[in-house]
Amino acid sequence: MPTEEREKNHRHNYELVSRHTAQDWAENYVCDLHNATSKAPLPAIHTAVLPIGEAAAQYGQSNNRLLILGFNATLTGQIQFVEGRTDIELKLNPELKQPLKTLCDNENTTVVVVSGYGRSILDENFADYKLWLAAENGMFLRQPGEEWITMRYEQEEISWAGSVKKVFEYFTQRTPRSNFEQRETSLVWNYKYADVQFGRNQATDLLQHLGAYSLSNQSSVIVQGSRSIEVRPTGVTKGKAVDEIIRELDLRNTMATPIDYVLCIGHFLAKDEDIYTLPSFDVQPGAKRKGKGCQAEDCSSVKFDLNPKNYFSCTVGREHSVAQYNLEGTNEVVSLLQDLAAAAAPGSMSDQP
Ligand SMILES: O=P(O)(O)OC[C@H]1O[C@H](O[C@H]2O[C@H](CO)[C@@H](O)[C@H](O)[C@H]2O)[C@H](O)[C@@H](O)[C@@H]1O
Repeated sequence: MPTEEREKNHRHNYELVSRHTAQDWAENYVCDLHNATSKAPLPAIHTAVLPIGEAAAQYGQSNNRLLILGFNATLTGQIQFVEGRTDIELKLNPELKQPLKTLCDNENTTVVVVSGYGRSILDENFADYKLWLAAENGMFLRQPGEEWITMRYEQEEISWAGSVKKVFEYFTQRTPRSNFEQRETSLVWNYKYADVQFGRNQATDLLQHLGAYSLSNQSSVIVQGSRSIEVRPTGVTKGKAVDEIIRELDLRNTMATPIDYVLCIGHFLAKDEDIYTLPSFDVQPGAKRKGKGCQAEDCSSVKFDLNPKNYFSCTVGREHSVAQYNLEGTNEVVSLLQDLAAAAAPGSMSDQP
């Protein structure tokens, strides 16, 4: 470890030691002991590498495509951690700007970006693109060129935010290079840039503290990421957000032909992987279908005609997933969207009669 970094860590630890009492340390120690046996393993689900050429070829041969994209670690570039900052500036990968523009401008393609991040970050990055946005995992939706609408958010739904914030602040102070983000309806403590083992131990401890605040009031849920802990209102997932968008598309009756191609890709948290298995995407080989899984009568017109070979669900940068496929990282996402854009561009094979 470089001397400068070692000194910085020592300074941080010294401040921490001086700030807390012997009582605090004793409680933490007991907490660590208590947690030593409480780690649950993730279910291992094997995913194959996404065949980018095939995904692009099928895209090129389809008439009405739906592209569902995550934002962080899918469409973003490299992030620099800045010590002391609680907000991490997420920026659309510059290499994706052109292909994304081509895809959004294609009249036979609907592009949706679904993110856990807030409206302002999405506005900053996607103001120039004709696409649907879902912020805070679907709490807020925006269709191309319109204002945001709020799906169900009421202030009292996040009455727990104050106590959660105190816990997150406390753990941010005692975990070097961790940070927390306060979104409109959720809070996230992130230890991606901290020492891995120390971060994990702190996370276990943090969960105990959250438990002490009795978040079991049913209006909030704790969501664990590989290097983060979020608290958000119950019932909010990316799958539900996409369902809502599909319903909106249908209500607006803007689709001349059924959706016959779906690509759903992102670095989604396990909690949000319901996005890959929506009833709308559940196709049986060779079966023509309309709105399968939708119980309400007015859903009978949901416009899908999706052959399984035209459905691509893909996780980015993860080992475990319920998606069919994986891509290693954002560089591979760039290649994928470039290939789709090439298939969408005027004069491409798909354009020929
Ligand atoms: O919602 P997105 O914009 O598509 O971003 C996906 C999630 O990104 C962040 O989580 C990721 O980083 C965490 C910390 O490094 C890690 O623990 C988690 O497993 C990753 O998925 C963000 O914290 C989430 O809110 C986003 O949903």
